[in-house]
Amino acid sequence: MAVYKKIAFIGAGAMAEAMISGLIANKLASPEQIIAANRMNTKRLLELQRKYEIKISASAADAVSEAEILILAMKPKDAEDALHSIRDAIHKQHLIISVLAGISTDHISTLLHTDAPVIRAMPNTSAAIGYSATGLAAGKYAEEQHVKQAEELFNCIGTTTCLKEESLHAVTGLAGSGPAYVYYLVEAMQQAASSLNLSETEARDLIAQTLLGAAHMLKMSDEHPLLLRQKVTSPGGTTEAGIQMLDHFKVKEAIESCVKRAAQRSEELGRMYTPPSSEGIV
Ligand SMILES: NC(=O)C1=CN([C@@H]2O[C@H](COP(=O)(O)OP(=O)(O)OC[C@H]3O[C@@H](n4cnc5c(N)ncnc54)[C@H](O)[C@@H]3O)[C@@H](O)[C@H]2O)C=CC1
Ligand SMILES: O=C(O)[C@@H]1CCC=N1
Repeated sequence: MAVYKKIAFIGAGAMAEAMISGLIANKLASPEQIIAANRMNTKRLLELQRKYEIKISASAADAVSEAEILILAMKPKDAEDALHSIRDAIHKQHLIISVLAGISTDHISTLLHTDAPVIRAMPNTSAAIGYSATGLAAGKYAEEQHVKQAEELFNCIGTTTCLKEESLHAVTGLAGSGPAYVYYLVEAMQQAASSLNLSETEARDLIAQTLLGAAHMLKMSDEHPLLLRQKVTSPGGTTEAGIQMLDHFKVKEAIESCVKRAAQRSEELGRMYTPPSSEGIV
């Protein structure tokens, strides 16, 4: 991406920070090319300014006027107010990238009264360390060059998969929320380790390295996860005994329901914050 592009974050919360820190660390943007605005939380903006040396603005519309690329990063429930507040500052040359769960590109175009290109993205918080798994979909006004720009941006903070927009609900349930499921698993493993008299530090290192090893194995090997699992599982051994407990508590079914419910929630959020009159709701 051309180095002169300025990026405005409208909404300066957890996801915006993960992206800001990833973009700076991976040198896609320098701190002075990034400007952040939120609703009225000056303390939060000052904290981001101190930590990353980015620019901040008390006015979201002013931030938009300064930038070529906009990242919409407020909660879905705040989208309507936020987009109304920046509507007059938007022009056709802006590339608008939304990371909002559930909200369609058509709805964003409608709220902004614009035919500027809109890209919908679903990253995750691993963006902060360059490991996001991001799903990307182009809105109806976005052209190939806009998708390329967005891909370039998200490739700097992880991997990018381009999909049809309706698939973004599934991406949200799987990868957007995904890190939380893994941390949930880690919490449970840590509790077990503690009752088995391992210290928190010992357990954390062992768990992190175990997850890292399994994740690398999945990336590097073509083998099905079932086969990889079987290689760990000696007949009559420890793993088999452990997995029997997972089956007993129906953990596989629980995880499947978890991902499906999160994807369904993304669809619900889209419906909740999109008036029935909006065209082409995805
Ligand atoms: N946290 C995550 O892991 C991920 C979040 N997302 C999406 O990112 C968006 C933000 O999520 P978080 O960062 O977790 O939320 P958050 O609550 O941490 O941050 C939201 C930010 O939006 C600001 N905001 C609210 N109303 C505004 C307005 N009218 N104008 C300007 N700024 C306004 C708030 O002041 C706050 O800084 C959501 O739409 C979520 O679906 C997407 C992928 C992953
Ligand atoms: O929980 C949420 O709604 C957001 C979207 C994906 C991750 N966090």
